[in-house]
Amino acid sequence: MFKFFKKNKPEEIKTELKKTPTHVAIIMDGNGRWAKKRNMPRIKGHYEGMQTVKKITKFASKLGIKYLTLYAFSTENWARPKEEVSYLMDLPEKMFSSFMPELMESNVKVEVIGVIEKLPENTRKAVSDAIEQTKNNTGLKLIFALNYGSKDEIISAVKTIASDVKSDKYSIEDITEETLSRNLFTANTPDPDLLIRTSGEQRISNFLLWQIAYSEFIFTKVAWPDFTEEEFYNSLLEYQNRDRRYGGL
Ligand SMILES: CCc1cc(N2CCCCCC2)n2ncc(-c3ccc(F)cc3)c2n1
Repeated sequence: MFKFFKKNKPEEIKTELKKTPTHVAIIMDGNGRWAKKRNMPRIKGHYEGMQTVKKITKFASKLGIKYLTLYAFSTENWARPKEEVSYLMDLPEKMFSSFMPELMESNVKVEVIGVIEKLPENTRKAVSDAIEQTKNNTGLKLIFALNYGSKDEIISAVKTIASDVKSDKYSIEDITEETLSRNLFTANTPDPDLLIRTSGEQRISNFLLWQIAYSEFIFTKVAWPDFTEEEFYNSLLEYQNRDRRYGGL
């Protein structure tokens, strides 16, 4: 596999990937432990993690994946040390200041899910500028989950639906799975075909709980900063060997 991977260019690799997933979601875990193992500060792990975001985004785009959702900051992450949160909040600006030309060249469209209003002004501006600059791009949709928590997302949708029923917009009998789906942050995105979590933990951690009902899960021991294109490619190969049932036989 390694030799094969080294020999081929991404467009050639595509031939072996008979079933590229439409939507891949990734819990990018292991950044702090990666740094600790190397006696580096945690923020170095986050910085290297951002380099991996760039690498995997470009590779996913080349492979024809349509949606890539990355869990960048959860509602629980606010509990981290103030300095670490402050560093994390500067990463969007850092990333776009160097990566925007490549995103435009790859025709990538940046989107975001989460409660963005609660983010610092500089973070919000960097993200909204990137959304604006890439809004006409028609390639890979790069979706960052920022200040995102799935339970909060579902509660917010339930409140909207309850209010709509109360105002007679529709009746309780009209409520279907589609009613809830269209009231989530992910309303215009198909559910993930594949969820990858790096660094060995096998938890979902309040990420896309409704949306991953029929997703394939891959838990890899590799820490996110070490997650190479080959690791990603091997995950996609593993995915195409799974026989998805959607609850059926
Ligand atoms: C706000 C927290 C955070 C953390 C973070 N890490 C740290 C933890 C996960 C590993 C990746 C590196 N990254 N990497 C890219 C972004 C990013 C987010 C939105 C955006 F529009 C552009 C880039 C990012 N954001």
